[in-house]
Amino acid sequence: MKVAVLGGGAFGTALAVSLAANGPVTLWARNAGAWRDRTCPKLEGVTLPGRVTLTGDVAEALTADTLLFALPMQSLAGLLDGLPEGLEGKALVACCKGIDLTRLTGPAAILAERAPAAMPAILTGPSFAADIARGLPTALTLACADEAMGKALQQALSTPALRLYRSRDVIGAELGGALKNVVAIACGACIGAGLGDSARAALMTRGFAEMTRLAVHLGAEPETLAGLSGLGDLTLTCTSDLSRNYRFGLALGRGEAFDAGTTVEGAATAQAAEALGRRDGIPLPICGTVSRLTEGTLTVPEAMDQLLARPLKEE
Ligand SMILES: NC(=O)c1ccc[n+]([C@@H]2O[C@H](COP(=O)([O-])OP(=O)(O)OC[C@H]3O[C@@H](n4cnc5c(N)ncnc54)[C@H](O)[C@@H]3O)[C@@H](O)[C@H]2O)c1
Ligand SMILES: O=P(O)(O)OC[C@H](O)CO
Repeated sequence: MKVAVLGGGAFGTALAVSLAANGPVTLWARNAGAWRDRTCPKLEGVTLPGRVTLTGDVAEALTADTLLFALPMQSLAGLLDGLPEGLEGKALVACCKGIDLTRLTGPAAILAERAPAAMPAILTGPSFAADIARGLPTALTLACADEAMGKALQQALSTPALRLYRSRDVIGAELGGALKNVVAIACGACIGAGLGDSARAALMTRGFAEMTRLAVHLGAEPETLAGLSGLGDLTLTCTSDLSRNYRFGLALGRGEAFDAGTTVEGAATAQAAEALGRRDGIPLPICGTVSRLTEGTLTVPEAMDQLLARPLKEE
């Protein structure tokens, strides 16, 4: 397989560095001209190995037969709209974690909309770009509805340090990765406001229940949510200062400003999840709370009061 990564931010760069262990990789960055010494501005301290070709010309990346899309969720549809015909015969792998605000779908449906004959796949799970780029051991989920395609991608994209588990549950894998970011913002806000580790554990657990409720309603297998793409990534993102979603929540909880140029997927995903819950009558109190927190219509103390005042129920 000839592999190209589209999206030259922290994650796309880390994937290209990691996959170079298997052979040549092309990395397309729209801002390739702004790179200095083959170092991504979003992933300092990591230099591209010789096997990675960095290009600002998307046509060069599109000569590959396997394309990994590693850019923010809300940018995916726009990027695809601007690409020329010819995606149909390729393996298309989405690496973004989120729900598109306009369509209220994850990345696989957007890839399918653009290339109906292609079989989209999802690469997701607990992984910080800095860890992957340093070659630290990481396990991820590769989800594809087509088993043969899933097996081929699992083989091609696993490396000695990056271990891929296969799944056919695309909806479950992408929703786990999307919704954990919302819960991570809630957990960051909780810790930032000094509400304690017990409250965080409650938010993680009830957040996981909420993730599973929505994902199963939309067709996911509950076991997928309990795997790397769901519980695994939830655990990492809700407990580490390396997570941007968690740090954004910390800033909210402390009443501090946060750099608007940092990618925080959970804010838009909270709004999208809340819209899905409203549309389908699924209660999602944590997503709704995070949606209002991030748009600034609710404070952290008000949010906790509202969550605690909900009617008592069975677990
Ligand atoms: N950073 C991580 O540790 C990590 C790990 C796993 C998954 N992810 C996921 O990967 C996705 C990308 O995150 P990231 O960390 O690379 O973000 P980032 O902020 O580091 O980089 C985003 C990149 O996307 C590019 N981009 C944005 N819109 C674009 C467009 N329309 N066309 C072309 N390029 C565009 C930007 O120029 C930038 O280089 C997110 O969905 C994130 O959840 C990130
Ligand atoms: O930095 P975050 O919060 O976008 O998290 C990065 C990855 O999704 C963790 O698996």
